Amino acid sequence: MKIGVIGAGAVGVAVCNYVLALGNCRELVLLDQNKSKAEGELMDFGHASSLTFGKNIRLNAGDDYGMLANADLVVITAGAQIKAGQPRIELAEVNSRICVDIAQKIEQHAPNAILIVVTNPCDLAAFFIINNTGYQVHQVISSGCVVDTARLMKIVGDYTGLDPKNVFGYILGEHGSHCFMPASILGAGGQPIDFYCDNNGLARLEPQQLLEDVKQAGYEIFKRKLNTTHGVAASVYRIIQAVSLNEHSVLPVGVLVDGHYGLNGSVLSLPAVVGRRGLERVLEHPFTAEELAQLQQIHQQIRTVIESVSELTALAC
Ligand SMILES: NC(=O)c1ccc[n+]([C@@H]2O[C@H](COP(=O)([O-])OP(=O)(O)OC[C@H]3O[C@@H](n4cnc5c(N)ncnc54)[C@H](O)[C@@H]3O)[C@@H](O)[C@H]2O)c1
Repeated sequence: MKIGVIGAGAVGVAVCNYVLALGNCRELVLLDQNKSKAEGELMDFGHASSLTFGKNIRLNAGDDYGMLANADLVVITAGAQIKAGQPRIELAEVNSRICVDIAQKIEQHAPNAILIVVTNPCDLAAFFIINNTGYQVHQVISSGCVVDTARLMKIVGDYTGLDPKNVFGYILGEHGSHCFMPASILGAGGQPIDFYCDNNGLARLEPQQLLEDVKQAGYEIFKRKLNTTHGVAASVYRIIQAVSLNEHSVLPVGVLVDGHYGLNGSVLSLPAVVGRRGLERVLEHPFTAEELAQLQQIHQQIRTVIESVSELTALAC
């Protein structure tokens, strides 16, 4: 597999680290508008190949999109970080433009690639890429709520004293503040969460508080280190693994809604099957009426932002 990463910042480099340490691609290309930063990062990574566990993956770095020729998968992490006090719509405008521009350049050299969009707001950026490039719906995935779901699993794992991997649940909707947790499918150790708590001397978890804790988790990290990197990079690697090994994994990635749950015209994180084609299909879950109403409300909120960004940028929606 040939993998590209756009953006040699904190997240892009952390993704490269996962790919190089755990992945089995034959070539990795790191691009950034800051060419020398991208080059320096890959020169640094290159020395790991001298060590016994290091893999001899072909490394290329720079600012030339031609290096992505025939890439199978490209992760987009390039863009601006949110500044203190900056309105969300402003970041959405700036990064949607950047991501569409980048995707159009990638398309010239790797039209068959699967794109994983990480740059925030990742769901919005993925939506505009789908609507402003020749990429097909199945090729464009936002990393969406995979990281938020990982945070949920860790919090519930700590509470129940179980391996977070034995927690089942999803954070869905939009990555960030407009997400929701379908409490009806939350479980631990294969048991419904309330049943598990009742039988293990634990107070039941309050779904609204749990969702708040998940949302807060990202802010708590940001407050301390001014970015978030490891959790999101691991989440992106999880998606890369599902694509590269054609795993048919169900992941809460951001995908274009096209009639799913009665919604159209936004990118939302929904349980979706991910494999070599990228998005294979979206699963329809038997959500409660309240959960469906939450999903519809989030979709409406995103549509409002999409229309504002489209007006500001002239990007098609
Ligand atoms: N989706 C998620 O869960 C999640 C989590 C963390 C961060 N992020 C987002 O990922 C993005 C990157 O975060 P970071 O911490 O790596 O930021 P960073 O500032 O460390 O790195 C961004 C990099 O993008 C490069 N860049 C900017 N515009 C570019 C362009 N037009 N072409 C090529 N390169 C360009 C910059 O030179 C820089 O190296 C941000 O938008 C951030 O909000 C998303």
